[in-house]
Amino acid sequence: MPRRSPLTGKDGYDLVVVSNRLPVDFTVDDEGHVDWKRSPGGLVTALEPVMQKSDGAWVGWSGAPDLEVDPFDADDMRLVPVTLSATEIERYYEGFSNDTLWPLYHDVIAPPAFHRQWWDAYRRVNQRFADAAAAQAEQGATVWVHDYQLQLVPRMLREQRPDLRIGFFNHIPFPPLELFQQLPWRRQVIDGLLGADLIGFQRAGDASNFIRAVRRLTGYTTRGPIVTVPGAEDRPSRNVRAAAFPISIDSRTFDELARTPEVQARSREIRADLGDPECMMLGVDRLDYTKGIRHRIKAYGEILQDGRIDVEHVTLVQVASPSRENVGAYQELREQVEGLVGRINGEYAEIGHAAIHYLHHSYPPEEMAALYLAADVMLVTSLRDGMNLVAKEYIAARSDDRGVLVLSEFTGAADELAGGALLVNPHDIDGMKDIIVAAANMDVREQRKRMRRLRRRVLADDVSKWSESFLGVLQAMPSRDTPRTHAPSRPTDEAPAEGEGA
Ligand SMILES: O=P(O)(O)OC[C@H]1O[C@H](O[C@H]2O[C@H](CO)[C@@H](O)[C@H](O)[C@H]2O)[C@H](O)[C@@H](O)[C@@H]1O
Ligand SMILES: O=c1ccn([C@@H]2O[C@H](COP(=O)(O)OP(=O)(O)O)[C@@H](O)[C@H]2O)c(=O)[nH]1
Repeated sequence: MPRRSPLTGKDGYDLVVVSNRLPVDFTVDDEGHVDWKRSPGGLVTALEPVMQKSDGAWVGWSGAPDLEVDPFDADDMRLVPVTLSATEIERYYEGFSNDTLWPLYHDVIAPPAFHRQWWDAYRRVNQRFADAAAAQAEQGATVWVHDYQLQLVPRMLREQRPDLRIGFFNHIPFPPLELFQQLPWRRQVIDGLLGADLIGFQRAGDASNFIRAVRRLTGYTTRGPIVTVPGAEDRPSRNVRAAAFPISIDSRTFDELARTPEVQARSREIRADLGDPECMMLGVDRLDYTKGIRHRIKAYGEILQDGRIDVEHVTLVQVASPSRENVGAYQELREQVEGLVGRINGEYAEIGHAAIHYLHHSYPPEEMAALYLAADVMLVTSLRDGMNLVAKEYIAARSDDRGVLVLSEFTGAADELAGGALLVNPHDIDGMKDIIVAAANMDVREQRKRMRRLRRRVLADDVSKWSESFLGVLQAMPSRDTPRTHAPSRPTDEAPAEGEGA
């Protein structure tokens, strides 16, 4: 049972967020004592103000196997841990989420694996998240479900709690029908998502892919971004909206962090430790095959080979933070990337001048900000990426209006940042080489012009605007199952300002 809310005195919460991970990290000491500390993710920053205003609960996995923790309060939020066994982590998280859906939704860059046992675990775990959310939500509450790990939750929730207003946001791309239809459980996934009232995507193209999949796989009527889902038995039909709500970062906070004397000093120290190169290039990614790290390093190695840059003047720092290390495709990628870095350094490095500084570590935001500030050129070369927050953080850190962003066309961020970034197709190695060299040689006036344009965009569209815009549209949608508790502020079919219809 949820505890009585101190804010509203009700037995449940007005806003319930459901995501694979809770916004805290747990530690267990030798005596089995469990402690936690807040993990500074983008989602918690985005949702904290609305959670506090509306008295919210957050349902998610603790991140460790078999860890049973009772719900607890943190930063005026109720945190509700969902327990996963070691086998469920293997099948639901590493298996179905990260080895089936992740590659399928990222243009099958790696081959997706389809296993019925993984699907069974995915369904079971989704049901557990749905049950936990249903138990926390007040009558008529809003529930906001996040990401590909939990696509069945909206329908499972609606079956138990037709009174709820349900939103879903997909942080990764939604694939074209021709790829999505490989999934043996494609119809169940579509039906799961259609349990929501509002389904948000990063790009208009993702929303269109979803609408097309709905039309072809269900035969339901669609009108622009609206899907009409027929009611079961004596229930009326429902309208579901699919639209783009591009996520952002807490731009002001990042800008302020990068202006602090500590971060500024650390950035100078990084450059000095690198031997004060004329040009420092930077890549920061989870070590993931979607990020185009191999393509980037191959292009960089060829530029060195062609003699268009040399290690005495230019260096590349590549942060590749550890990710999903139990999944085979990630283990293979690590070997490939580290082999490539070793070969390039072996060939081109000189004493005191590495070609590539490769760092297989995870860094806190302060160090990230210092790295961004130190870098003359930021390389984001994803083969496919839902958004890519690193690109936005680089811009937010550059209050000096300096630096060049090289950005893949295949990121969600490219839709918004094309005006100031140098766009690349990472599959076109020759094209990418030319653009990297152009970035390294860009004059300061051109850098300023482009960075100012980028900063205007990133500072205006921050993450609280994103969450307010999504929740604003969701809460304005009429609920057909129970009488409304709030007057709608916008008619259902009117397009939201930020959300582009499919
Ligand atoms: O939880 P993990 O398996 O360690 O993975 C980390 C997160 O990666 C994904 O991020 C996506 O969301 C970002 C913000 O919307 C977006 O910028 C990026 O392009 C996406 O890849 C994933 O969606 C999260 O669920 C994971 O927690
Ligand atoms: O060592 C690291 C590497 C990355 N990040 C953060 O991880 C996020 C990566 O988000 P992005 O959207 O770029 O990609 P994702 O990893 O979510 O696919 C950004 O906020 C980075 O600042 C971090 O804090 N430390």
